Amino acid sequence: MRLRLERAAFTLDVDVTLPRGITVLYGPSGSGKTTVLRCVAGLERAQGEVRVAGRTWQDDVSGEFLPPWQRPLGYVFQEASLFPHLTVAGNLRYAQRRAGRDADASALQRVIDLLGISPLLDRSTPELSGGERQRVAIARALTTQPQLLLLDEPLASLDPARRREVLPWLEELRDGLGIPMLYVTHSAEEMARLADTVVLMEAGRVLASGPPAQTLTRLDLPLTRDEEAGALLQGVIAQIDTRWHLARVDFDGGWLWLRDDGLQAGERVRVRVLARDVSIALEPSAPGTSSIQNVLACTVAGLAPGPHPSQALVALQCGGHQLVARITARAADTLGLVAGNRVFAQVKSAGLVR
Ligand SMILES: Nc1ncnc2c1ncn2[C@@H]1O[C@H](COP(=O)(O)OP(=O)(O)OP(=O)(O)O)[C@@H](O)[C@H]1O
Repeated sequence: MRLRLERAAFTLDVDVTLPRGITVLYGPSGSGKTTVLRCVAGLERAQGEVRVAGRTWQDDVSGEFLPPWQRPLGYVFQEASLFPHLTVAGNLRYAQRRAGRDADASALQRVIDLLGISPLLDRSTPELSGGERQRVAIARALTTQPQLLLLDEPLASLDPARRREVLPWLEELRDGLGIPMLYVTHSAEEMARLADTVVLMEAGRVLASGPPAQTLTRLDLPLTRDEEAGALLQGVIAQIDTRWHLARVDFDGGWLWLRDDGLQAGERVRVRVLARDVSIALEPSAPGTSSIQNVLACTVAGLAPGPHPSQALVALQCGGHQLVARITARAADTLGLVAGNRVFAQVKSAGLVR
């Protein structure tokens, strides 16, 4: 899609192709994320071109512009506005009828199963928890069998516990549903967990886009300056240490021991390693002399100033993966770090995101 929209103090100018899976629009407040969704939905008229699943929704050259109600999309907002006088099932049926869909029971059942809401069908909607409401809102958006799902901070109104409850369902959707999703969030954790592609926005423009594992570690982007900046590694659970409740994740570049919360050997996982949890040594410590469990042989790929003048960011290549370490600028100077150095990254802690 190509979109250009001029407002008094803001110009949106984006040109992106959305692959399957979840594309996360990420960027500071006011960078235009919601405006992109509104333009794609036809709620605002930008100049440009929008094509989804081989169909043209907007094309300035031919003058085509499908009105919002003719665009086969689902839209999920921060706050779910469900009808309070209808049950969950009533809300879903209403949405399906309103979209002019025949009562396709099997399609409806699939959505109900994907979001695990069968036990909620007879409940009245004011009784639902925040997390349950959002799952129902997502199911409602899917009942119309959309070609594209737009989600605007769907978890932002939930507390962390409810957010963690809904996230696995979004992962199920990503993996089980063939439709592209455009997902707006401010949360680095949601992005790391859900994104197949990250589109980083700033002041109405796309600063960068690509797979999160590569995009999150680019020192030339503001992402690595966030407090929560970190890398994503994709690996497989290779071993479980039942005595110490640890699981070993092997990835192209080494392995990491993580807390075991019921993982299975062979499971594919995403692991998030925050820059602030990585330190650098020129030599590995002698066995039995350090509490650090995870040490990875790396090559320094680049250095950049950190978010505070006392800090430096170091990009590290570890096999096929990239890591970032946030260390003091003084330490970087003392160690004489330059691109190409072979070093050891000590990972204090790594969190499983899936
Ligand atoms: N209806 C409107 N009329 C005029 N300007 C608007 C309108 N809605 C938003 N804006 C402006 O457009 C810009 C982009 O807003 P937008 O809501 O798309 O940003 P965002 O990245 O989604 O922000 P947030 O993360 O805070 O939701 C902002 O400068 C905003 O003030």
